[in-house]
Amino acid sequence: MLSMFEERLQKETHVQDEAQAIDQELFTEYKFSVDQLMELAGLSCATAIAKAYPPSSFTTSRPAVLVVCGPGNNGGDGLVCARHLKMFGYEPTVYYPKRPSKPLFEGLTTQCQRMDIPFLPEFPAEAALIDELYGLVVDAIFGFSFKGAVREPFGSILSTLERVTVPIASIDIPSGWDVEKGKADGLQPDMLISLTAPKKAAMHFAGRYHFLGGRFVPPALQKKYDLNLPPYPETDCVLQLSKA
Ligand SMILES: NC(=O)C1=CN([C@@H]2O[C@H](COP(=O)(O)OP(=O)(O)OC[C@H]3O[C@@H](n4cnc5c(N)ncnc54)[C@H](O)[C@@H]3O)[C@@H](O)[C@H]2O)[C@H](O)CC1
Ligand SMILES: [K+]
Repeated sequence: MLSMFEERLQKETHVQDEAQAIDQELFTEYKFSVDQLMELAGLSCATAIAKAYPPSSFTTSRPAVLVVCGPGNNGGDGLVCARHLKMFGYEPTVYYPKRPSKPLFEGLTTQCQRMDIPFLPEFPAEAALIDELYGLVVDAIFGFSFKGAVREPFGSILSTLERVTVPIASIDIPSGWDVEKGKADGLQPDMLISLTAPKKAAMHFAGRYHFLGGRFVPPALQKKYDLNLPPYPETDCVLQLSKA
């Protein structure tokens, strides 16, 4: 079921095209740091996941979640999300094959490790193994800076993920999708957590749960870009846009 906001998005696509510009303005004009926004983005993702997939809904014996992190800030959101999931009582495991040597990502990795979140040395080759071990996969591989054909090792990872049957929750955009056109034969996640505002490709999302997160855009910036975001409920950091 589409919310009024999603129906409007299908008609007005300018909102999504400006995601990158808004992001830049948050850093350059509003003087936010990446760390700050990433923490809020990752917390939004863990919160949305906890709302849609409470531990009691898992069919696995434990609420085990595989968090697959890519080489950019989307991957950083995934690390923050994994840490908050652990705080919420889940059992996350991270796969993080390409780690940038920057203090931000090294810090986020250490935080997870010090919270006893295991990091897999290799990606499970069989989709069936993922289905057996985990009740949910978090896709934090690529966000709005993804371009062109997928390079390895992410091509093989995505083709395995396309075959898993447990739900996949994608952060900001389903990985491997063209940011504007989507990818009809690509990953089809059960959940999408759009950060700041849904990207153009979100109109091709056919899963059960679409959440908006990243409640950090100051009113003046929302106004400048004519975002017209629906109001978040009370003090919540996420807003559910479509219901199953
Ligand atoms: N304002 C917000 O809402 C915030 C969003 N955040 C998250 O940041 C991502 C965008 O992050 P960015 O670092 O710009 O890029 P990505 O993570 O999407 O990926 C870049 C990364 O991927 C590599 N890459 C690109 N194309 C390919 C390809 N075809 N094959 C292989 N690898 C590729 C590229 O080289 C880079 O290494 C946004 O979506 C949000 O999730 C922030 O947390 C801040 C707040
Ligand atoms: K993603």
